[in-house]
Amino acid sequence: MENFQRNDGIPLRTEAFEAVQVNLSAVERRAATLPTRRSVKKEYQAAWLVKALTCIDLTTLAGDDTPGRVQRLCAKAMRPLSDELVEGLGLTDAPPKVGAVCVYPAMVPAAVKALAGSGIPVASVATGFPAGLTPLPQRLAEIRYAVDQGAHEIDIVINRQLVFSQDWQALYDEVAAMREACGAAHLKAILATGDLKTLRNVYKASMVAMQAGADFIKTSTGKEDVNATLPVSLVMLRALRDYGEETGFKIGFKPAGGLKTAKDAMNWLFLMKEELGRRWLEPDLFRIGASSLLGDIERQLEHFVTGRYSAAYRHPLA
Ligand SMILES: O=C[C@H](O)COP(=O)(O)O
Repeated sequence: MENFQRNDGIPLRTEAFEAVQVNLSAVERRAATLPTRRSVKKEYQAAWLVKALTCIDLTTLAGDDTPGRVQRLCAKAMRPLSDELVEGLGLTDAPPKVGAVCVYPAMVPAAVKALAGSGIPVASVATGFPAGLTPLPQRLAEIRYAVDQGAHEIDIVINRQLVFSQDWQALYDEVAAMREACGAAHLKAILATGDLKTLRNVYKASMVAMQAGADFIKTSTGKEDVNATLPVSLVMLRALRDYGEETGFKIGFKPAGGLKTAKDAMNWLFLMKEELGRRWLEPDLFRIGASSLLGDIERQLEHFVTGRYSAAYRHPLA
């Protein structure tokens, strides 16, 4: 198979990252500073939370999903905040909506229909999510099915055993084949970092996925024992930055799994801003995959409105 290339002029080169060393305690120390070192002024917090909301991949990935549940989720995606809240935050001119809706392939038609005309993309997991252990032809067929049904983004899972065996070429070939099957749809590569055992593996798998054409790298399926963490995210962002410095391409990042609180959302926003800058606070380069984060963001915003802080007031991210 002809390898997909992002026109970055680099075929798979593992030698560039083979020597990489990741100092676990240094990464953990750095990540631990994020939740505490930033004090965001109170009037700015609403703006940060609205920003987080616009970057959510609002997700339902449950065995008992139905088209009805997906329809309700899509309605929430289009109007995540009540009219009172939108007014109280001074956002009536441009009420916020979430970044995307993420569902299983069989739910894509319901999501596409419900979101028609909203401009909100439909993301579908595929490739035998969450384990990724069905044979490759079936995994590719699942991608094609979701794309045919109208999915704009495909969240693939990588084959973890190729990481354990350090078979980077095989991992590259699989992700490149998935990239090709996506056609015009964006590909988000889920590394399932909780399964990958070491941060070096996380760095290398990130690099291989980007070289094979991933538009986003994503931490977790939400189904591993350990999902998105700040240390793992930091390592992925360093890989993303290294790849960008070498090729000039901007790759997106999606932490996912277990992110439930407004504080979680703030921590990841700070991480993005500090590591990559303002540009990575937009939904084309940053998403938070979450099934139950929106509720806490709503609660916190209600608190701000009651306390008369508005998101429009001196918006620090404008
Ligand atoms: O991709 C998104 C994740 O599956 C969501 O995980 P969560 O249900 O823990 O928020």
